[in-house]
Amino acid sequence: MTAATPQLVVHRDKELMAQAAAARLITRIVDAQAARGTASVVLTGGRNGNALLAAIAASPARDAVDWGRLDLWWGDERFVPAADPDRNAVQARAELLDAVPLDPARVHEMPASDGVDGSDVEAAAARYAEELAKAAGPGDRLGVPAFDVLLLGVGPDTHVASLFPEHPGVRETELTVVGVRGAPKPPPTRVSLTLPAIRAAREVWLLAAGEDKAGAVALALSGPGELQAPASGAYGRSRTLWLLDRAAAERIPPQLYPPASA
Ligand SMILES: O=C(O)[C@H](O)[C@@H](O)[C@H](O)[C@H](O)COP(=O)(O)O
Repeated sequence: MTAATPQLVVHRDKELMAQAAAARLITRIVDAQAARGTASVVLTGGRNGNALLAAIAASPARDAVDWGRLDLWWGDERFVPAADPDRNAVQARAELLDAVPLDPARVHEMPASDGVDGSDVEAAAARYAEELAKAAGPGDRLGVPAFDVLLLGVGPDTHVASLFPEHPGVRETELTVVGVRGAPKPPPTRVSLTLPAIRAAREVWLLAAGEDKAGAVALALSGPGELQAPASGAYGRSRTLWLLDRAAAERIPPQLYPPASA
């Protein structure tokens, strides 16, 4: 089994999945801080990512994290004004970030459409790529830090971040961040990490819950290729974890589950 081989963890329902993922993430951050002093996590938008943040906010164990020594990044962002409630960062602040003592200099939000680049989403993407490159160490691949954990919600069409099936962003091999236009999920204009940037993470955790995700999960795990199923191209350097509820796991081919025992 390689690091790219997904490990599947199936929970009873989406509430338990969010709580277990929150416990797992708190532990991972605490371990990384114990080992290296700091930790870095890439957040995702979407309901499951938000539920995970809310579960951390509700957990007494959240006080075990040294929030001032945590770097936060985003895997994608809806390219709307900074205060727009549609922004992944605005939602993340409401669910958790406003409630914990983060160091603002370590909270790396993606640019908004009313920022210095105005509506130029490619310039905004390039600006975020520069910010990542500044944070990357000499040994880090591609000018992207080796994130401890990178979270991704999986869409019903197998998209991750704002990389949609057959769209230009999913074909990107050079850039670490792209501007996305014409996204099938609203809003149409977005900023997204690319698959090579995602794969610089130590651990990639994909989240999917609900029966409307069952087809996407089964498809992505059956290996049609990342152009057709972007989620299948999202894996980490040391671990790739799919955190699911039973409904989302329902259609996984039996030979793929449980892969850990294979
Ligand atoms: O902008 C967004 O919404 C996301 O970044 C997107 O990639 C999301 O994570 C998936 O669509 C899953 O969303 P749900 O968890 O809501 O199904």
